[in-house]
Amino acid sequence: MDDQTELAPAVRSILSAARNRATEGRSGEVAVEPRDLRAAFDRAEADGRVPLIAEVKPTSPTTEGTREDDPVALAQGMVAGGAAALSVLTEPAHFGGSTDTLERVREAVDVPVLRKDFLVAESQLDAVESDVVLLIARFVGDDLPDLLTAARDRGFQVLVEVHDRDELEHALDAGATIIGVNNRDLAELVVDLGTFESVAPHVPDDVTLIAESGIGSPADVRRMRAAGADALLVGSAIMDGDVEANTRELVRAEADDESDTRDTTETPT
Ligand SMILES: O=C(O)c1ccccc1NCC(=O)[C@H](O)[C@H](O)COP(=O)(O)O
Repeated sequence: MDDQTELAPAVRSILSAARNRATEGRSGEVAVEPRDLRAAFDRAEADGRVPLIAEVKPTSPTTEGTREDDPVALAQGMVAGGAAALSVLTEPAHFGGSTDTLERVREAVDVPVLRKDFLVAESQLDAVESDVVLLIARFVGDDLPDLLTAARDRGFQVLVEVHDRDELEHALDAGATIIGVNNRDLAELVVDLGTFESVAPHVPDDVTLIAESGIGSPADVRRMRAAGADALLVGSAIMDGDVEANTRELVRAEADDESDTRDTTETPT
């Protein structure tokens, strides 16, 4: 585990809570038949949508208040708005998530669902089924190869999250094939889209690359895609208001941009 002193207090608290949940797994190992994440991205691309993972995030350390709406309704709105996949928080103490919410959401939609949590122990993998699980390179450290294998043995697809080149190399050495670059610095909790732009050039083409955090507008979507993102993970900007409309605006960022160009050229000055 990395030096805890560099982490924001909220993140240290999240990690401590995660360790206390390390035995949350069921009595036995789960066996998952996952919905294919890459295929979901390909379907989105084929019909002109930017591949986007929309996140059901009731609250967070950087969010004011808690969204009390039914998470299943929120999830269905995101899918109606064109989300290729969903991310569901299962961390209860700081994000208002739960494994029950993930089960209900996964039952209600037909797109892949990522379990967004701070997993630090193999036993946590058995708490709930999902199509994808998240492993944060900085938090799992040298355990990454074994946790990656343990997750894949259960049938999960694995999104390995990194924040810099060292963590990227660690993830690639461990055999990660789906990598997310989190624009949020877990030490200061500040967001910088330049993070993705600095790491993306060093990711092999055969790796599925996802830009995470801080994406708030169609321009941000286009910026991350121009920097090499195969897909994006967006929470706050979608959760803040009408989730269907917010999702649709972001997944159409490249279609509208083209139509904008057509509009300009078709309308003589
Ligand atoms: O979102 C937070 O405030 C947060 C604080 C501390 C650790 C992690 C945090 N977020 C987890 C995530 O990675 C985001 O929920 C996800 O990438 C979506 O980010 P955003 O679109 O900026 O809400």
